[in-house]
Amino acid sequence: MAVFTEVTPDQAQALLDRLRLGRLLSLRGIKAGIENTNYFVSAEAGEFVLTLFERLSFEQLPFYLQLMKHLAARGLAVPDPQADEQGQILFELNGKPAALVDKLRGGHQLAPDVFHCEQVGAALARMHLAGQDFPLHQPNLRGLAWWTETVPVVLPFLAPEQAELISAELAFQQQLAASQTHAELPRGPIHADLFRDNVMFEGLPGREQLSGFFDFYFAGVDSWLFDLAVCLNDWCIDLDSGRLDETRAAAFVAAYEKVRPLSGAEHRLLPAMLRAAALRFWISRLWDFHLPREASMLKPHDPAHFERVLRERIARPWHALSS
Ligand SMILES: Nc1ncnc2c1ncn2[C@@H]1O[C@H](COP(=O)(O)OP(=O)(O)OP(=O)(O)O)[C@@H](O)[C@H]1O
Ligand SMILES: N[C@@H](CCO)C(=O)O
Repeated sequence: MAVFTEVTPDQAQALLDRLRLGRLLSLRGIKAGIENTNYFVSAEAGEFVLTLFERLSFEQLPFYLQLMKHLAARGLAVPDPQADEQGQILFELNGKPAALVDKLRGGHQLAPDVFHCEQVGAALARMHLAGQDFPLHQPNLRGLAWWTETVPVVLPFLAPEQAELISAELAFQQQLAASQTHAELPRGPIHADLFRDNVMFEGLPGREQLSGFFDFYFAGVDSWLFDLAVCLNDWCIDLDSGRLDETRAAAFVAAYEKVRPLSGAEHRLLPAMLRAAALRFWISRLWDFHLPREASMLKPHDPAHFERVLRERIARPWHALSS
């Protein structure tokens, strides 16, 4: 259940009035999701999603919401935050920060094939290019600094061989981050969590078209290659073994490169970045699993999945060019 804070029809109507979106036709709580309160809002002016942010603060939100507005203005299929007459896009409802964004059409593609991967690869590259002139800056809050501070916190919950693996991988990534090749990686705003459940497709089975992507609340400025690695580790793997499906991965990278070719440094670091992306989600899943902050709000994902993915990426480094 993902309605932690109730919103009444009168409250929703007051927001619609402020945004000049006409009469409220229906208000429906969304069950999915574990972070925020979400409602589908049907209004005379269209279909929207109302989000009440349960953890993010008024200070943190402008980066995410303005990034979505920036990308939507450049033609990317991301939810556009609705603005009032003063241009404000962040509001307060029941004491929580709130925003109303466009509802994307379609549904998730949880068993993607080459065709879906190509579309996500191209969309990711378009997003990276469109974000280049985004003026706000926020680091990736789930980047190396967070891994370094969180690994010691989760270590006591791990078996000796897991503790050894996570510590060795963290040391490897710290060393990599200090290298000259890493400094050469192109950077900008990244989504950082573009998993299968954050992308929508619509259309007939076998011919689905990407209709948009959402959930920018882990976005931050980091290397574009890291974003690509996060995607490859979710869109292009066998979910049981964690093994990379090289056909899908090659198609994903080729579609990305049609829009933005990778540099030499990016090609060289891709195998290491696939490990970094696996480490990132292994740590966050361990953290959610062993140290739930508000237990009632969390249904943690399985950490063992990303431990398998990391072991796979170490055992079988994958270079996009090798095929
Ligand atoms: N802009 C949107 N357009 C269409 N559907 C949306 C939109 N935003 C959210 N949804 C729907 O609401 C569901 C929950 O949203 P989301 O996944 O962002 O939840 P959350 O609690 O905010 O975050 P998390 O995914 O981290 O749990 C999504 O699975 C999707 O079906
Ligand atoms: N995509 C993350 C959850 C955060 O939205 C995971 O699978 O661990």
